[in-house]
Amino acid sequence: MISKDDVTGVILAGGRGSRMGGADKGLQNFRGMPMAMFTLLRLAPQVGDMMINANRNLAAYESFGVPVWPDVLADYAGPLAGFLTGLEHCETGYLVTVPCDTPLFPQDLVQRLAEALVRDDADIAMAAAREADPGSESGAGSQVRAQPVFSLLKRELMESLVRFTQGGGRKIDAWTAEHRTVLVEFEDAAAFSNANTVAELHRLEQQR
Ligand SMILES: Nc1nc2c(ncn2[C@@H]2O[C@H](COP(=O)(O)OP(=O)(O)OP(=O)(O)O)[C@@H](O)[C@H]2O)c(=O)[nH]1
Ligand SMILES: [Mg+2]
Repeated sequence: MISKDDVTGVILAGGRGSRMGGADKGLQNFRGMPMAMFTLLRLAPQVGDMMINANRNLAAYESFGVPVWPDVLADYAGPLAGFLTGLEHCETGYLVTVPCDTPLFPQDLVQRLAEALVRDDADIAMAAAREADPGSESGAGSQVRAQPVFSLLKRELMESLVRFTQGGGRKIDAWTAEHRTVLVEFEDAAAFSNANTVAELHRLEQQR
């Protein structure tokens, strides 16, 4: 069993937000507070420690009350840079990654990932959900889609990720494929809806 006290959460808020006109997505208002703060409050009961990974407006993120770390890789290298930053500052046995733009993520995320990691003796547990095929009303043809930015990792993977990124690797699934990874399917695919545009953000605010 993995105790929640042995899990650190990193909120990935280091993106460019280009589909939102270059906005710092984590600071956009979601139900009355910055979206990264909403995410932080949802993650807090699931983990023992937390940090935020951001590359802009660091003082605003610092006001949330947890450590803020910019990417250790230059030039917006993508979410894997956030994984690396999280691992480098993680003081517990496990790190869980959560993006700042998916505020309604499952409240049993960490527990379910942790159970699967132990059960399958894996190094990485990655969330997934079944998405309906838009062309099919019956749901037939739906497929399970991984949600790689929601991953639970052993801290000891840091050296592997340093090597992978130093070699120019940037794709999460190309790196996780090098390790024993278990996919954990969540029933509610809508919980992984993310706000990439202003319209999606407004739609998500209405979602139950
Ligand atoms: N640390 C870090 N996180 C990133 C980077 N790029 C994306 N992310 C994070 O990865 C998650 C998914 O990002 P996307 O929604 O695909 O990308 P984005 O950069 O936020 O937005 P777009 O520019 O519109 O693609 C979000 O939590 C982002 O904050 C990066 O260069 N560094
Ligand atoms: Mg996104």
